[in-house]
Amino acid sequence: MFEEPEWVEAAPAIVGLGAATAQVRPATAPPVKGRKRRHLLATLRALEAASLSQQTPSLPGSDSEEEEEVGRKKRHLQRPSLASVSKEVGKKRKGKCQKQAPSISDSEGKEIRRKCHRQAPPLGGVSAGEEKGKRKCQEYSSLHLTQPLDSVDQTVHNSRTSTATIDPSKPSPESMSPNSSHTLSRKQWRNRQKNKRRHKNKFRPLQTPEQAPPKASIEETEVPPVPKSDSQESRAGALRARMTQRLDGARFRYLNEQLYSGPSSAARRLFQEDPEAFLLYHRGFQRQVKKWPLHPVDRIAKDLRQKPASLVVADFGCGDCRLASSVRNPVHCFDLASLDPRVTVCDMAQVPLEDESVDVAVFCLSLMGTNIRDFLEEANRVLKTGGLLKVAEVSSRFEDIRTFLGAVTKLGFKIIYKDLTNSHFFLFDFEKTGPPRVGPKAQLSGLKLQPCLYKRR
Ligand SMILES: C[S@@+](CC[C@H](N)C(=O)[O-])C[C@H]1O[C@@H](n2cnc3c(N)ncnc32)[C@H](O)[C@@H]1O
Repeated sequence: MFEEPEWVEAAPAIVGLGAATAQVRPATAPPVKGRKRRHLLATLRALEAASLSQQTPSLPGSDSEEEEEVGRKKRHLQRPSLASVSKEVGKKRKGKCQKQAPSISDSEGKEIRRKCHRQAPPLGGVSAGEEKGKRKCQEYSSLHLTQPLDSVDQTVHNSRTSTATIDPSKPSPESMSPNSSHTLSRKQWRNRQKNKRRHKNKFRPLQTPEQAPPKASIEETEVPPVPKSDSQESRAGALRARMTQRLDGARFRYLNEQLYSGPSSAARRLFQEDPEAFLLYHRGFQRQVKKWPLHPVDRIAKDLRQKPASLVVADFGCGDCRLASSVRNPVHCFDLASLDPRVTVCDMAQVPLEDESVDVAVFCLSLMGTNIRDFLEEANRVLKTGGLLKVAEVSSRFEDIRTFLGAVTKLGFKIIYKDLTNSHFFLFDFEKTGPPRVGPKAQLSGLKLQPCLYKRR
């Protein structure tokens, strides 16, 4: 009747169904197997009787081909005997299982479950086969009843299709064939497709990936505001730099005005209390002088380089010691604060040099403050007689050059050279003739120069 299916050994090891599949044995099996076969036949008889009496339709979407086929045989083919029917079913099953071995055990289990659910009335009491059938049913139920019907159906369906490579959503050629014994009715097929679609849609995301907006764009809406671009940052940096420069310029003009409008003692205190102000002032000064066609200190250095390098030079208000860096002469550098290690910090009204100890005294743009007379008298003191006094000053500071020159002459100097050609500064060379010719109380109005005030640009 039932032939030993080739898939029994190769079938997936579903533990609960192992016993059920073991019941199916070939006719040529040993006596023990024959007994089992008889039990199974008895079960089949009982089930057959039940199916004939009840004509229970298959559950939509869970129809079993074997059952339908058996039903068809019973209804339309006027089977000669149950045994032959069973044999035929077994043959067909074998044929199918040779093709679709991996999942037939599920199909079998389903059949068992279905039989159990039908609760077929026994033909003549509960036989051993029926008992076994019930047990199998219980075993199967305990293992599989929690499985969703759809998935069971899918399993059955898959068991009919040849391999997993076939798309389960598409009908297999076998199931599509109208002549096949496994052909579903049109309604069954529609139901199945509908169920599959339902199942698919249940777990499908609301939008397909194509419809869904790109992840990046979602994240874009969640991320904090876009950071400033390079151009924005550079613009902000440039603005910051410009504002800083303007602030520094304002402070430079303020300091510059202080230096011109008060005595040197005040300037000395200013830079002592705020050394940074000195740095700031000199940064501002350097910015201004760069705009000039010629830095006067370079002109003075050029002159000095044409003289003996042995001449001792005193640079009053040396700044960053540019002069000392430009000549080979020994240079005493004096200033209110130090930008260079060579600087002697002091008020140039009183420098720490011996009387008549230097050959050249230089004031390059440094006649600041209201006590210019003090500076010139100090230079006269340290200069050797016949020594050279060189003055470079902003041209706009002079209202009357003659009165200036007259006042300097009264302080023990003689003008030997003047250069009024430069647009920005005047250059004067004096020679020391001797000590000042006027007393400390004499008025030298020619020494009152205009402050050099820088305009705001
Ligand atoms: C405009 S800067 C010129 C710096 C340098 N001579 C040059 O031409 O590059 C004037 C300098 O004179 C300095 N100065 C002004 N009054 C001074 C004083 N009473 N004693 C010492 N240095 C003074 C200032 O501190 C400043 O460094």
